[in-house]
Amino acid sequence: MYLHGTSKINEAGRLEIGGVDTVEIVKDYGTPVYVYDVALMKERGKGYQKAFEDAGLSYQVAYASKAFSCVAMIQLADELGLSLDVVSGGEMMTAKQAGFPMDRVHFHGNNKSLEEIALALDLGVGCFVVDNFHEIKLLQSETEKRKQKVKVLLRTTPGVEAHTHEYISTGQEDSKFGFDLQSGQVDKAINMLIDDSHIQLLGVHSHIGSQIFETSGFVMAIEKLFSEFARWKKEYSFEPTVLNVGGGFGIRYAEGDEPLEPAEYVNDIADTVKKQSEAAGMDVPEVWIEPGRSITGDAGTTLYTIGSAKDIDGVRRYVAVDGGMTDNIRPALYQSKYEGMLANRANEPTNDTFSIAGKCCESGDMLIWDLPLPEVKAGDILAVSCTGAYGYAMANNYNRITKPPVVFVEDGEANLVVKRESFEDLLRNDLPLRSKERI
Ligand SMILES: Cc1ncc(COP(=O)(O)O)c(C=O)c1O
Ligand SMILES: N[C@@H](CCCC[NH3+])C(=O)O
Repeated sequence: MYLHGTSKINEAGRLEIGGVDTVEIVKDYGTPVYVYDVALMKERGKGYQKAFEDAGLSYQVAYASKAFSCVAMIQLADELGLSLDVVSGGEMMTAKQAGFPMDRVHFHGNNKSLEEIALALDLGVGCFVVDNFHEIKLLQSETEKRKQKVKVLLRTTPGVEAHTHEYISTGQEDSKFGFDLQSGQVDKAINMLIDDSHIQLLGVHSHIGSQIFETSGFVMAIEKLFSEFARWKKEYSFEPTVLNVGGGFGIRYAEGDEPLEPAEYVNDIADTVKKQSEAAGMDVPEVWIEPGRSITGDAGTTLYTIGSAKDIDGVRRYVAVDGGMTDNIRPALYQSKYEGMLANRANEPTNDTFSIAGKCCESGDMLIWDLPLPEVKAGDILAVSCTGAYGYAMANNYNRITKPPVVFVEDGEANLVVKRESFEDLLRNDLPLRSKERI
């Protein structure tokens, strides 16, 4: 297993993260448990910010909280001076609970409800990233009713195909997200918003997809958007002062994944924006980005306890862990590859391969196929790396399995930031048969 961030094998031959022995974490918090390397998350956040500073651009780096949201994570984002991307009432309320400054919150979503729009207006979110005509109508009537002003970006689909899994590709024309650039939907949206006295149209947004290893897609999206700017200025007197190029910066999950450094993504984006602005004879707009995965993804490791095993001679050796698709649905959903190691016997030679099964009643509940490991036995601790993004965030209660706790580690200290879900939590909303209770 590749050792990310502060992960290392200590003198006791065990996996250590943030200066904390993972076997000790398991003693204190049980398994499964998500462990986050705080130093690595800080390094990533600061890496993006520094690259923008060096490029001399006005910017916002918004942490895409869909990747992993809990109060402590949002507080860390605040401490780092990041902005925040939220996509639901729940993510917004998590930001509120964390005390995150609402003027740095950007509200996304392709089907924001009236209640969510009202909540965002009540809380005073900094910017709505408006996705569709239905939302425009809701936002216009709600701001008119309240006589409240809001800042808006238009989410566009610039017609760029990101080279990634089709389920996480979003910038192509045939997408459920945003206003399509080619067919004139963006023009129509600008026309509807530009003279609305409650709406300040800051600029445009595009997010081409996720887990992207090259900058060409970002460059192309920026060029496509800029090619419309002169016309928008002439026809609508609309000159974008903010250009949000979304998130999607990749991480290394497994061998063969070759992500760029934050600065490499930012440099190409910044260069393109500068060049295009100069060519268009306009002021360089403020550039916003929305990294999620690349802030939390490889900072997260899940620790499991190994339980049952099944050897099929000449076919495969299966071992099962005490979690699976309920805490990490990505292998089942996207055929995502992960790496792992025995956290309690990290130095032992890996001379066999085992396939790691989850405990759900589902054949597709496999975490890793053919993982090199030493001879394993029940009670060993398996660490699976890179589970920090879209792991806890997509965790579910299939088979009524409870969600694991989350522990942040840094400088030799472990802090519980999300408690393990209890059976009581799980049953909280259940009512008996023929309950007369109404919502
Ligand atoms: C609009 C938007 N912004 C940001 C992100 C974050 O993406 P990632 O976690 O790949 O950086 C996503 C998810 O793909 C998204 O849909
Ligand atoms: N959930 C996806 C990423 C979706 C990004 C949100 N637009 C993943 O796990 O890779």
